[in-house]
Amino acid sequence: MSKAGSKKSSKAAKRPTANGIPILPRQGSLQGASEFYDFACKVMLIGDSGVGKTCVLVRFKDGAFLSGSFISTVGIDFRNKVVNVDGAKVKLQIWDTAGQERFRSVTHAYYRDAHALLLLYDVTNKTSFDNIRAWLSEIHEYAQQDVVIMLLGNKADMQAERVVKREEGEKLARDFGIAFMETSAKTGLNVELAFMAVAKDLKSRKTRKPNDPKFSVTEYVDQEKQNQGCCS
Ligand SMILES: Nc1nc2c(ncn2[C@@H]2O[C@H](COP(=O)(O)OP(=O)(O)OP(=O)(O)O)[C@@H](O)[C@H]2O)c(=O)[nH]1
Ligand SMILES: [Mg+2]
Repeated sequence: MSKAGSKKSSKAAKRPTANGIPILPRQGSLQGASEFYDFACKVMLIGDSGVGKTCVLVRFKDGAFLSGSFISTVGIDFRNKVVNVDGAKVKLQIWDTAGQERFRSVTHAYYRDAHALLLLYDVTNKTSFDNIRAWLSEIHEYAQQDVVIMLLGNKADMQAERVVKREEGEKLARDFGIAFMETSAKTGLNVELAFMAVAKDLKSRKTRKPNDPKFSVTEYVDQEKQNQGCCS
């Protein structure tokens, strides 16, 4: 895991840019010979600016929370993390996109290769929730048909400022047939679960025999939330 981090920093200096926006190869480093894994998949974090995409990624990758002043992502970047799924090593290449409108044309180009999309809104920001339908339209336009989509209502720790009820997120996800959970990059609530569900789905796709039952991310997430005894 630390290997992936050091690799990233050495690459950063050479990155090409277009109008100041970092441009990364869409194939990334999934074929990196020095990293050992059984399966690899690309996960993209998308959603309005400020919903917490970078913080969710940092929480998952480093187990830390980026508090303090908000530094908006410019363009797109990725971090790698290898997770263990039932004895198999699954490499998640996680793409953190800029939520700001002006970077949309850059990020659209990356949807096509994504196995999974984590679509975030902020439970304290109604506009970010109202924009989810528009994000889903973009997904249908640019992503693969069988892409795994997970809706995440982030900043669930901010109960006093909450303006979007958990039930509203659940209903929207149900209407679109996608998995849902509330998360907090601050406390770590459900962050690991979101990425593990994606990794499990990928492993299942790669190893499933024709007569095996299909893995359902939605069912898996619902079951795991029940096991935790809480979800927000
Ligand atoms: N309380 C709380 N604050 C959060 C959480 N996640 C993110 N934040 C804060 O929200 C702000 C925005 O977080 P970012 O992760 O940078 O947002 P982003 O979605 O990456 O924004 P862009 O890069 O502009 O698209 C920061 O000030 C974070 O500290 C969370 O789960 N709880
Ligand atoms: Mg960001």
